[in-house]
Amino acid sequence: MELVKFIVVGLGLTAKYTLAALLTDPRHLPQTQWDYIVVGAGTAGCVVANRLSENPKVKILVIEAGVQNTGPDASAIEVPFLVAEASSGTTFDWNYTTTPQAALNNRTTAYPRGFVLGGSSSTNYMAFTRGSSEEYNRLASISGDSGWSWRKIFPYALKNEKHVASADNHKTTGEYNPSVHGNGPLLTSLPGTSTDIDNRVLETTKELHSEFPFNLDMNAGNPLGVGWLQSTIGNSVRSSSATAYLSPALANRSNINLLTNTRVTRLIKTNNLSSRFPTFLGVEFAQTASGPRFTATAREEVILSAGSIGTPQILMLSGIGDQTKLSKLGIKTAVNLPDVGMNMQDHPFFALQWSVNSTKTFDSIVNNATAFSDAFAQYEATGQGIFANNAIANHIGFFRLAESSGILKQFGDPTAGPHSPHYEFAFINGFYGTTQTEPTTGNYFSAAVILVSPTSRGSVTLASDSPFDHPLIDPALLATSFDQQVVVEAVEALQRFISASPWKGYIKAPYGGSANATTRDGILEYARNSVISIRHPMGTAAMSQTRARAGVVDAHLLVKGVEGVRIVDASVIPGIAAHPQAAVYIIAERAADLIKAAR
Ligand SMILES: Cc1cc2nc3c(=O)[nH]c(=O)nc-3n(C[C@H](O)[C@H](O)[C@H](O)COP(=O)(O)OP(=O)(O)OC[C@H]3O[C@@H](n4cnc5c(N)ncnc54)[C@H](O)[C@@H]3O)c2cc1C
Repeated sequence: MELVKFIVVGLGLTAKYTLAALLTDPRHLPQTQWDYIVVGAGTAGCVVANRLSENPKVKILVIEAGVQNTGPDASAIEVPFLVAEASSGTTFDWNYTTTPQAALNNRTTAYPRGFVLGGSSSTNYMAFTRGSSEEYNRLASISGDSGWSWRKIFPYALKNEKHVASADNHKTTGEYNPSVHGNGPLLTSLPGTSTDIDNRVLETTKELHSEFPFNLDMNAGNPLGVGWLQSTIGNSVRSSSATAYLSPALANRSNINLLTNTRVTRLIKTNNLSSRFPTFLGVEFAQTASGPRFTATAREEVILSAGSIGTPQILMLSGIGDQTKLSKLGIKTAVNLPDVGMNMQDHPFFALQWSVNSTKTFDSIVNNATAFSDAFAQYEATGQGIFANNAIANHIGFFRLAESSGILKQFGDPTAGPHSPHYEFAFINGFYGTTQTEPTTGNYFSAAVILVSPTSRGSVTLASDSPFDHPLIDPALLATSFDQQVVVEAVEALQRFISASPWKGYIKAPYGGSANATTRDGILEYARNSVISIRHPMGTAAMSQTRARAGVVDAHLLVKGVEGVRIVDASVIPGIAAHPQAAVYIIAERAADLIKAAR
């Protein structure tokens, strides 16, 4: 949307805290030995750092490669409507690119990850979806630990999140279920402004009830159906792991030291004669590729929370990974763990657009500098209006293929169960395109299609032995025939949705390439040309049963065959048919208790 171009004034909304110890230069660290070292102050890392620092006796060092979440540019990561602006091409992003994707006509695509306190929770699209209860029960079965089951994990969901009033303070009865929300630090809310399409979406759930039912609250364990989007927004600004967990800990506790702008380059083996496995309680870090290396050690544990790309990269640079691949790069293998970086699950995503008979879409604001500044001024003055709203959608929906579907007969069902979706829609009150050039005139309706139960699996591998080189990221988007067939089914379902009477007279015509998405071949070709990742990599250090040869961590998230290292981030999730941040928070909350119990 390129919205930041219009913004000339800083917002003054940036998070403020008095820091326990916030350092940007490793030479100023007061000590080299800590109880815990947390690598990555991202979504999970901030949760772990906060919870461990509840014990004033432990000393924690958090090392973050990226920048602070404050400063003159921070409006890009705070203002809800600018949600799509915070990632690719900014200083808050790692600015990764994928390898050429064979099923996408060999296109490469941007692959955003947060390079900032809060990690990707500071730059993501803020959709808050826990996924189905079946997903967690499957995780319990995969790991052999009932502690991950929905029943046991749900208290951690409540501990993580608190539902607060929407920016417009509207009455939210019938839009969510208060009984499944808790009193945690992360703030979530329903849309902060109504849009012209809200009623059309809701009326469609009535007219086509059996295929597209209304779901009061997707976060209650069954996400199927269309519901009001819950976003990580509170008090008209983004709520992230940095604002919810890190800032309060830094403001109130002196036992956390945070070092930013510094990259962990590898884990270091430390002597431990009593362990049968190599022990890695040392961490090496640096600020530039050729700059000095610094080290620190942990008495208790190193917690890797560098995310689905950073975590496997650090493991491989430390000699923990597939021996054959490591030796090709001249890296000595300390632990042969072939699944490091493998089994990556990501969710392909694209959108279709239609021109509409309305001027009340956000196109009228983003394509008009005066309207844009007026709306922004309203937001600055009151915290209200379109800028207080998540631009992504007011409604999303999760759906399954029909049980009689030939695709399920041919390939089997990869979902966690009958309440777990194959695909998702997001209904957008304006033009949204993944690869399409944005029109500068006209008004549009867009619908995003997201494949949430793909069978394709990608990988993260090292490009070189330098920690400052980006790894090779291959999300394998649409790589399997199953995935390709499901996106075709999904677009056909979407076309049924917009054929309902609430859209008659509103939708005028398909825009651009969407007009070709009418036959099965046309839909697939459109997808090949427009699919990108919705930025949900998972599974690159996946959880499995302790004795299983496959996988990277055991049920307590300890790296297999290694002593002293635990992984807490999205990389341990084998896959989930949801926007994953809620699961990352929930897993991190339980992980903190596992770490405390192990002390
Ligand atoms: C653009 C975008 C949109 C998204 N939209 C949504 C959404 O709407 N809803 C949703 O649920 N999910 C969404 N996601 C996904 C979700 O945000 C992530 O799954 C989740 O935040 C991952 O958490 P994490 O802790 O695993 O990693 P991160 O939050 O990415 O944290 C990893 C941290 O480690 C740091 N790091 C990495 N390597 C090193 C190193 N070597 N040394 C030191 N630090 C390091 C990183 O800089 C980062 O701060 C989106 C993600 C992106 C990027």
